[in-house]
Amino acid sequence: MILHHRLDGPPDAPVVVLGPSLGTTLDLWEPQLPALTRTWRVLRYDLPGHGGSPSASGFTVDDLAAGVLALLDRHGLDAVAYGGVSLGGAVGTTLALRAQDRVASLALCCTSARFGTAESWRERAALVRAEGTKPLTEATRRRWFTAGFPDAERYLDMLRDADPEGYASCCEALAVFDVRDRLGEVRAPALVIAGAEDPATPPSDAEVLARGIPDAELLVVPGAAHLATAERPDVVNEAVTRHLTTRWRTA
Ligand SMILES: O=C(O)CC1=CCC(=O)O1
Repeated sequence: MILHHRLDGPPDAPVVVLGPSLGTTLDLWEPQLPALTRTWRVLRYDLPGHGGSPSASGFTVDDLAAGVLALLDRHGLDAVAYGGVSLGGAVGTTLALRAQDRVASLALCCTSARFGTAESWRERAALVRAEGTKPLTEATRRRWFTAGFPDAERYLDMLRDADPEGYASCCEALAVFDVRDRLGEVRAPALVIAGAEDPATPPSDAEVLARGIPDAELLVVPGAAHLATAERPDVVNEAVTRHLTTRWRTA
């Protein structure tokens, strides 16, 4: 799996890998970049068919985690911190399960151990294959942001630009993703963040993650829906930088 990616920040600093959500690109993390690159080398990647990554079909979240592992190998990175939003968070949880020694710290934002129902994801995949991502715009706006968020179009443009086959295939990967009974195996310390008004991965999903991962802390961000990193960077940046700086598992 080829994942377009980008590195920013001081070359010798510890590395944090950042994964985006369905329908967004590595630019999702732009509001976090100035804070993180003060002390971190930041590796951001694009999902298949999103941003600069070529489209793909028939992959699982485990395949996406394997793609991120390949990036770590390519850049000679033994252990990293990982932050992910939604599908990007699912990739982080999977990576932590698959390669415990390579993930030293986790920030899981607006994500879940299982996302909705398989049927709803397959319906969305069929719609996007037939009509593209445009018909999703208004429902997505309501899932991603609280009413009146001024910067919504910037993020919705990422959805409009996503390749339909890549987007649909990500939906199918989400349809079969379920790590609820494996959360107890995650060894990395995790900060679990939820948007208080997120209808897609509500705080109850975050509670499942925070209860299941042995070393986890839960933060519910007020005034934010699904893309809490975009809507409340003031709260998220402080919490993520504190967690990544103080909670790095060394053994
Ligand atoms: O449906 C959405 O746009 C919300 C979402 C679920 C998984 C993901 O990555 O985004």
